[in-house]
Amino acid sequence: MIIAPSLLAANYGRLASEVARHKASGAEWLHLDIMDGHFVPNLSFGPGIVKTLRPLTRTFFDVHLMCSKPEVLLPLFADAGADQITVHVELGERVAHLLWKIRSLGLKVGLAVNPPTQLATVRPYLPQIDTLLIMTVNPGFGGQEFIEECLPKIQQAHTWRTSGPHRFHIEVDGGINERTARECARAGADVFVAGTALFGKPNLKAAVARLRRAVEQAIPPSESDTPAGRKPSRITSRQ
Ligand SMILES: O=C(CO)[C@H](O)[C@H](O)COP(=O)(O)O
Ligand SMILES: [Fe+2]
Repeated sequence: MIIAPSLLAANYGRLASEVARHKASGAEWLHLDIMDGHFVPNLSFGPGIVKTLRPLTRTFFDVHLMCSKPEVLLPLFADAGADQITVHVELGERVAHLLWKIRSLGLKVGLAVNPPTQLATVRPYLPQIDTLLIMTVNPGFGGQEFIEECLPKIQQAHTWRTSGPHRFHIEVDGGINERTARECARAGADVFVAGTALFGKPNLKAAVARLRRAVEQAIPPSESDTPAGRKPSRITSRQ
């Protein structure tokens, strides 16, 4: 199981100390939401901020690109210190090349799917990815309500993973709290992104521990680390 606090809910006025809070929290990944004001109706931050934060921690930087033109951004985020970059399947025919490009930059590869998009659209790309990010809110903003209708997608992805040859993390993002994380864990998710429920809390370490306990209670210990008894590369810090 991997817990990935989203910096989107951190205090932007003191990012260095927010990273220190993350470091002390026991969370495995730091989720970095990049919004371009076009793919989603909001702006967040860019590679300059990521590069500034990179020397402060060895944690795994999970960069979620909600951007219309990742082509121009991939080398910048690779240079800034991303460990994994996730692009959206909604970008259509450019996806295969983008995934190849991320891999060729030496990074882990993620593919995200929005709530209204059919899960079948990601299936051709499963051989190319390390992480399938199933959005459980419409992207663009933190603090939204979890969309329950996304749960069958997690179950379907879990079935693909257990019955097929491709090994990938199933990451959930949006409206994740102790209750919804439990539901996602039962459906087969193994990476849990949360902004409001983690950085949004004064005690991040305690919030991470609560979320972890909720997930552990939802699934048997043998499966809590590696879905369905398999061993994906457990990537939790810089290699
Ligand atoms: O990708 C995202 C939004 O597009 C964020 O990662 C996500 O919304 C996390 O925030 P919260 O836990 O508050 O929903
Ligand atoms: Fe995200």
